[in-house]
Amino acid sequence: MGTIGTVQSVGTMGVRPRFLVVMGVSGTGKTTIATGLATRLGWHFQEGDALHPQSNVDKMSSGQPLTDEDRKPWLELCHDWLSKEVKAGHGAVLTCSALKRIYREQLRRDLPVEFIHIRVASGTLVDRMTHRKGHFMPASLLPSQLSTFEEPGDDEPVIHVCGEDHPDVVLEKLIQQFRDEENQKELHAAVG
Ligand SMILES: Nc1ncnc2c1ncn2[C@@H]1O[C@H](COP(=O)(O)OP(=O)(O)OP(=O)(O)O)[C@@H](O)[C@H]1O
Ligand SMILES: O=C(O)[C@H](O)[C@@H](O)[C@H](O)[C@H](O)CO
Repeated sequence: MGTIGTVQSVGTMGVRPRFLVVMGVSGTGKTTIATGLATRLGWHFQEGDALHPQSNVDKMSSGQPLTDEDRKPWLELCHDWLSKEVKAGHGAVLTCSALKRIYREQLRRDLPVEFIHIRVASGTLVDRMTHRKGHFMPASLLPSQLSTFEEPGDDEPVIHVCGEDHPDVVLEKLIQQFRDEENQKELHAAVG
């Protein structure tokens, strides 16, 4: 499992270690999907929200959106975590809104990081955010999350998933896609 020297072996459930950022605006289900992936694949997990400086959490809790400057040191901590995981060679999953292209570039700088983008209709998000309890993020910040969000381009390493589906369905599809990619690579290697 994990790495043998510098060669990555096929790990849990026939899936090679990958370094994933589960991204999307608030309430899309990042924590739900990322913890599900980490549990099923035996990969390391980090909640990106736990890396925010307290000043950022206080700001969001009081209903104010973060600025680029607020996010910069937080994204660097996220990058540091990913960098450590890549060195360790173990599969890893981080949750991070990663709303703008420049943020995603900061996160994957010099690293083989891929993004899982969860798409959810805004009406569903309002419903989820107004009904969940014990979270610092107010539903009133959803419009700024949506207006700040930049859809990942085709040139970015991203897999889009439908966050309206049941989490088990999303997880099954993702793991199947990872397996299919492994099989394709093996086939290409065998054919030469
Ligand atoms: N696929 C889903 N179907 C239905 N409900 C879901 C789904 N995914 C998550 N939820 C619910 O939506 C709410 C938000 O989910 P979650 O906390 O995983 O999102 P998040 O993107 O990590 O949010 P935030 O960024 O605000 O922390 C939770 O109450 C969760 O149980
Ligand atoms: O970049 C941001 O504005 C933040 O990361 C937010 O997205 C929240 O931390 C997260 O979604 C919790 O609700």
